[in-house]
Amino acid sequence: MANVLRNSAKFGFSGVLSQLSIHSRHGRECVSPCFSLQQRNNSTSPKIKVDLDSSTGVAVLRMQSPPVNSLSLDFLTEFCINLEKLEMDRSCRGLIITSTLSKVFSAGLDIMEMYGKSPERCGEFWKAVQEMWLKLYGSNMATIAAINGSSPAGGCLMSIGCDYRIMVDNPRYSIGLNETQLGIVAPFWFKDTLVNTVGNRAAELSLELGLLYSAPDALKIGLVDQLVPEDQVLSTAQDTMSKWLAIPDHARQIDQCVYIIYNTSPLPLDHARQMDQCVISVCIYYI
Ligand SMILES: CCCC/C=C/CC(=O)SCCNC(=O)CCNC(=O)[C@H](O)C(C)(C)COP(=O)(O)OP(=O)(O)OC[C@H]1O[C@@H](n2cnc3c(N)ncnc32)[C@H](O)[C@@H]1OP(=O)(O)O
Repeated sequence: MANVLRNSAKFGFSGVLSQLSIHSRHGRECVSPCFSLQQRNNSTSPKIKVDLDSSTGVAVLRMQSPPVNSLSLDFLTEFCINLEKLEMDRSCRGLIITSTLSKVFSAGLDIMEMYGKSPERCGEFWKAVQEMWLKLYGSNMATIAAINGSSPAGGCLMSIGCDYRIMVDNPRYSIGLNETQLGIVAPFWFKDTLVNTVGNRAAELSLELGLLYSAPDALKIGLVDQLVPEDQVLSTAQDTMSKWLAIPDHARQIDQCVYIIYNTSPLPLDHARQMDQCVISVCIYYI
């Protein structure tokens, strides 16, 4: 534990994650995820737009992939590359994630990626899903989701991967991990992230019944932190971010790191990632 704390102070949580995942239990060096992500990005029109305000140190990442910002392999690759660039930019301390689409934040994993694809392609896709979560949940930046539309399944995972959630106060927008309703099961690290957000009992009910919560109900169980009118979601996120950035980065990062290390299963470890990947690849293959 002393080592973990020393490393967290030195590298932040994502530094600890990368230390853990670059060196497997057997001491073998793994290929840097950055390299494989850069190679994979084939898309022509950007699905992500990022604006970094260097005077405030806050970046706004807008998902702009119609019709529903579904998390395809191309989308996830672009998302991770942008996250990685911001993470390496020392002038960027805070990240707000939102959508340019009306009514939808993100529909979650792209269903077409899970249907009729080869095991290799499924494996590549799932690795990108893991990567998205590791990068977001382990980010050194303060992260806020400005949820301006529905956010089921993987969209919810992306939201709870952020430090704080502000949702538009519209009962027609829903959020939740609804996998069981689709006949599939949320992986253990989706569960951990939900437990860390809403607590054990609410997470258990939510996962087993695959509940999608309206914005007001999501606030009641603590799945989101705040509701605001549609036209105020971004300005509220900016105001909230300035409060987060008033805390010294190292103190916030170490606090987050200790909390997550004590409360999250070992996906950052290379062997756990591979195990999760095998299970999911087989599941997707047989869907
Ligand atoms: C193997 C284990 C894996 C475990 C983990 C799974 C995590 C996941 O994320 S699974 C994906 C779960 N996602 C959903 O259940 C969301 C389904 N979508 C919706 O609920 C709605 O589309 C919406 C609330 C997001 C938006 O509703 P809206 O009325 O505005 O739009 P629609 O008419 O429903 O959809 C428009 C268009 O988009 C296509 N689409 C919707 N969701 C997805 C998706 N996840 N992947 C790919 N495509 C999607 C939908 O089919 C429509 O397409 P067409 O216009 O061509 O019909």
